[in-house]
This record gives sequence, structure tokens and C-alpha cells, in this order.
Amino acid sequence: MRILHTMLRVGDLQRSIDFYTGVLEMDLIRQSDNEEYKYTLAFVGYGDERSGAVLELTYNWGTDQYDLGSAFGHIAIEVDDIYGACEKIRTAGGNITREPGPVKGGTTEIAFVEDPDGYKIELINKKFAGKGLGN
Ligand SMILES: C[C@@H](O)C(=O)SC[C@H](NC(=O)CC[C@H](N)C(=O)O)C(=O)NCC(=O)O
Ligand code: NI
Repeated sequence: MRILHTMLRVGDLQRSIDFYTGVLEMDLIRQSDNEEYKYTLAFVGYGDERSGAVLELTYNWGTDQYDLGSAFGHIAIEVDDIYGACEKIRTAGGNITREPGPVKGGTTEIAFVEDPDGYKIELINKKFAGKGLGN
């Protein structure tokens, strides 16, 4: 078994596609409508589903916002240079909500960016990927 995707309900599909492709440099892999049940799916990621897990952006027709609640945490992305990545994301209009630097209580360098619906995306510097807090 392997993880295929994480599904996120979004309030404006093009706004989300623009963010994940334009700001986080993902590919738009495929998109499909379900006319009967009135929703559209857009799969975005770094390479296709055979090479790794992707995000499944789900737009329910006519629903433009959701209560994210307090349970969802974040999706993590590995970046080669977290400081440079944050500058590029900021320049591209992304909302960095936690500046890059060592995680509290550890050494792993992280940052957070929020997507257009408020979902948190954690950026982790490549040299720390898979090392937890890095201690
Ligand atoms: C393609 C596969 O990865 C899917 O996740 S499609 C599954 C399908 N999704 C939806 O219906 C999304 C819209 C829905 N209103 C929602 O917001 O979740 C699904 O969950 N189908 C249910 C089923 O029983 O088939
Ligand atoms: Ni799915």
C-alpha cells in the first residue's frame, strides 16, 4: 500500500490551482467534473501519482467556503532552501504565516504558508526531511 493523495475541499478551484501551481510550483496533473453530484476534482503535485502522493482539490459547486475547524494540522513539503523558498513564495503573493527557522524545541528548519482557504502548508528544509525535530 502507499499514500495516493490528500483531499482538500476548496471554495474557489481556480484560486487554489493558481496557488498550488503558481506559488508552490506544483503541476496540475488532471481535472474532472462530476456532473451528477456537482463537484470538480483537480489533482496537483510534484510529478504524477505514480511518483508520489498528490493533493486532490475538491470543489463542490456553489460552496465557496468551509469551517476548517481545529483538527486539521498541515501538509508538509520538502524545499531545497527554505529561506529562498519563502522569499520566492512571498514574491509570488503567498502568505508566509511562520517565518523560516528552527522548529521550537528542535533544529529542523521549518516555515508555514497558508493556502487561499486557510489550510496550513509546512515547508521543511531538505537536509532535515525525515529527521523529525532534528535533535
Ligand atoms: C477520485 C477519488 O480520489 C475521490 O476522492 S472521488 C470520491 C467522491 N468524492 C466526492 O464525492 C467529493 C464531493 C463531496 N461532496 C465531498 O465534498 O466529499 C466520494 O467521496 N464519493 C462517495 C462515494 O460513496 O462514492
Ligand atoms: Ni480521493
